[in-house]
Amino acid sequence: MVAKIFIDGEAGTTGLQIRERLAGRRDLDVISIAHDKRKDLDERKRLLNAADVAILCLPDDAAKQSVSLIENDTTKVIDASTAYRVDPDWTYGFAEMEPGQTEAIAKARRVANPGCWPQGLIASLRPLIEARLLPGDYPVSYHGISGYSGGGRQMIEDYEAAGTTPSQFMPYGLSFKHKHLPEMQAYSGLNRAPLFEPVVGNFAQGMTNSVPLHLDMVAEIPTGKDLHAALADYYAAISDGFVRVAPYEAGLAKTAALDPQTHNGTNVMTLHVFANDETAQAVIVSVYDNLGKGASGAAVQNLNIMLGVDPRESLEG
Ligand SMILES: NC(=O)C1=CN([C@@H]2O[C@H](COP(=O)(O)OP(=O)(O)OC[C@H]3O[C@@H](n4cnc5c(N)ncnc54)[C@H](OP(=O)(O)O)[C@@H]3O)[C@@H](O)[C@H]2O)C=CC1
Ligand SMILES: CC(=O)N[C@@H](CCC(=O)OP(=O)(O)O)C(=O)O
Repeated sequence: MVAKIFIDGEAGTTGLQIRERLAGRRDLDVISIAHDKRKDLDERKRLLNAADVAILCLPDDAAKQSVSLIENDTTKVIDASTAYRVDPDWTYGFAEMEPGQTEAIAKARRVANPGCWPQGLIASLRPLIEARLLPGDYPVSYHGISGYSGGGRQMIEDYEAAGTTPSQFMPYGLSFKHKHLPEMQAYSGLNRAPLFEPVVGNFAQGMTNSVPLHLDMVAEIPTGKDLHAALADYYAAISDGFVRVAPYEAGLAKTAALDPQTHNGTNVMTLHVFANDETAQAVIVSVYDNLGKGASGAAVQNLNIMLGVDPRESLEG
């Protein structure tokens, strides 16, 4: 069977990258909306209801509107926005989050694609909290830099406008109310919100995020190797996943591997563990493409899982 796919918001940053990844797929019929009708309610409703899977790449309000326009119980939905990520009626679309999540996505009719920032935090912390190497009330801070495509079309235009020289390093979100905090807390195992300090840089795509840990705040102080083994074992047990754990090399600088653009164009996330057992300090670093595993790649991975085809179809990594 050829599955009909409708990408609502196909001309936007996330939508375009999904389209590119799906080009050439013979098992899919990507049904497209005429550009001048992309905000026409009747036409969107028609295509949403004609699709086997609708992928929403829209602002939150428009995504909610799309969901309300679906009148059948056959169209499955993958929503790339923030609208449903902590909604109990939706399945969180981070397949590597825990064993069994891929199966949950496969059965779901409504899948919320994760935010780009939360995936690095959840991937870094959930296995450590589950293994009781860190307590759920550990006071986490989360720092990271993202390419400007994370801000969508408007931010891309601002950064690429002729005559501008935007900063290489621009912190934001310093009211500590970032829209990703609820899903970070809901899925990482933390029972308090992390202190999140995002930065946007003057490059289009890719991100490098870090979770620093004062291990002497933990009752039974883990070593760097303990942290690394817990992460490596956790992700080794998840088949068909795209999260990798780099070999442990205490204290060595791995500058090239930490470049935020390392995995651009792929669906890979790599976790690195750095630690000094004498000072009881460690940092877990995650590197991935905000438009790959952070958005469009994850959406294609979820689509594959929902259609029951190889999760790696159309994805590099
Ligand atoms: N960029 C990223 O790295 C990530 C983005 N996301 C999320 O994905 C979603 C899309 O983001 P992104 O692709 O970056 O955003 P863009 O601004 O690049 O694209 C959004 C698209 O939606 C269209 N649109 C806006 N309102 C409506 C409407 N009422 N009806 C139909 N179409 C509409 C826009 O059209 P027009 O431009 O003509 O207004 C545009 O084509 C957002 O919820 C975002 O938060 C999630 C993870 C990462
Ligand atoms: C650099 C930048 O501005 N990034 C965006 C996150 C992009 C993303 O993940 O989008 P969602 O809204 O779908 O979660 C931000 O911090 O709001």
